[in-house]
Amino acid sequence: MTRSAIVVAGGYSRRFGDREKALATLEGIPMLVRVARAVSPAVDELVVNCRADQRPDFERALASVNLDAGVRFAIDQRTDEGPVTGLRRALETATGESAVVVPCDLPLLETRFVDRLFDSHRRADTAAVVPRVDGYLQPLCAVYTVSAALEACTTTLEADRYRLFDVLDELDIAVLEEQRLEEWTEPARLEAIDTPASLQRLRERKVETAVPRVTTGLER
Ligand SMILES: Nc1nc2c(ncn2[C@@H]2O[C@H](COP(=O)(O)OP(=O)(O)OP(=O)(O)O)[C@@H](O)[C@H]2O)c(=O)[nH]1
Repeated sequence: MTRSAIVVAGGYSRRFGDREKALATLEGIPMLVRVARAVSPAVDELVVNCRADQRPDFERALASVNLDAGVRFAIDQRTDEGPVTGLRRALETATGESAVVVPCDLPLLETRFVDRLFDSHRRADTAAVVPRVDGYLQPLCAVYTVSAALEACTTTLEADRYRLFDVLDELDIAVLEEQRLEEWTEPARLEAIDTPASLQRLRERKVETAVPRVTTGLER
């Protein structure tokens, strides 16, 4: 099965104030770059979904590192229509049969976890494998069958529903329960960093934040 990675990054990061959270850095590396580096060894292509105005900075950040997969952009036709619209755009662009879908703000995501999700999806015979963390399904850290997910996004949007949970309702999913998840990764690594305060807490925390290979020097 060919594999894509989709990074959904077209939001306005309003909780981050006037900063673009995808480019906020942890140990000198923008969160978007950290996510791209985590997913790219596990896939054949990387699809970055964002707005047209974000693309130049995102392209520059991603070009500053060697990624294991080529990068393609799926640009939102209309902005601020929510993550399901962005996801649908990215799924239209993706050429893989399966895709891991992640946000731009998971800076501690690990390649081996992404690999395990893909393996689990291959074995599961369902349209998606979705982890549960702290009791909540994580549609933005899951592996999907691209064709099924695209159809589910379209059905959801046509019904004027805009939440990623609504997309999951349309799909036959296998849930990666917390006990198994803890064997695969530290659940804290799947915590979205959506405020400056949560980024600051992460900087101060004793969790292993290193990612392999070079740093980019893109400190902001
Ligand atoms: N393409 C697209 N992506 C979105 C949109 N809204 C959110 N996202 C993405 O979905 C993911 C999860 O959304 P949030 O964490 O709420 O991000 P956000 O909307 O930028 O942040 P807040 O404004 O602080 O809620 C992030 O990676 C966002 O970039 C949107 O309208 N279009």
